[in-house]
Amino acid sequence: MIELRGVHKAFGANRVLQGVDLVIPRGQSMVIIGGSGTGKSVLLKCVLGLVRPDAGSITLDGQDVTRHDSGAERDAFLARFGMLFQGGALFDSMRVWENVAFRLMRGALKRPKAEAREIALEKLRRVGLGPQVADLYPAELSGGMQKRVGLARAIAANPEIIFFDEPTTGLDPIMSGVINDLIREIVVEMGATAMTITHDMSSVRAIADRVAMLHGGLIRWTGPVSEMDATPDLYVQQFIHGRAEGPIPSVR
Ligand SMILES: Nc1ncnc2c1ncn2[C@@H]1O[C@H](COP(=O)(O)OP(=O)(O)OP(=O)(O)O)[C@@H](O)[C@H]1O
Repeated sequence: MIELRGVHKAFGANRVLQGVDLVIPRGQSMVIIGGSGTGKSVLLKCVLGLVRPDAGSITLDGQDVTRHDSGAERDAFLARFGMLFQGGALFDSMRVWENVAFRLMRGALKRPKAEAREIALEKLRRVGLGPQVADLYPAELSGGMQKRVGLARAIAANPEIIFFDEPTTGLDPIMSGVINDLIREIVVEMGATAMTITHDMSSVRAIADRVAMLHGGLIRWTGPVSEMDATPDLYVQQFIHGRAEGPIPSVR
């Protein structure tokens, strides 16, 4: 379980998070929605321990994510996470299989090379890519295939918790649907806890068990995805219907 209590984070005068409370139960898929610049990425980085909150607490199974006394402890902590970055974030100079096996070839999760490659091939198969793709370079793949490779990399070390940062950015609606379905299937199959940030309402509907809307530095609304459409919250309604008119100011 991931638990955030009263999380505050400011950058100078810019008070981005102003007391975020949120619980992500183990094995659940939480999707965070909210307008551009509301602090979704900052929130994700706080959970990963990459940004230190000014106040409040973030715990993973009761353990404070910001407190690791040694590098080895930090390594062991990060080994529990998988992450699909916006745009795939693959290393251009590495072959596809090396990208997938990246974390299996160094640090706390290091395996012999042949075993790392075997796992990479298995994960590639899981995301619908055959062995002929393994020795190509990312630039030789389409955007949708690169996203699959990023997904294979995120699950390579069988993480307990997976983060998805804008998983469908740059994909056409059909490929977005394929990636959303694949993410949902894999999260369910692995029993992983998932945290996704997205603007894409089709991702929300495909991936989420629960949804939380971040606005004004706070969680405005959170609930099961099945209750999202019926909520009377005007901020949520404006966001899910993509209306220019409403309580969320839009620059025209
Ligand atoms: N390292 C930083 N230093 C200063 N300001 C930052 C830093 N990181 C984020 N910010 C600011 O925090 C605010 C929230 O940014 P964040 O990237 O979390 O928004 P977001 O909700 O993820 O937006 P988008 O949906 O457009 O990606 C922005 O005003 C941004 O300028």
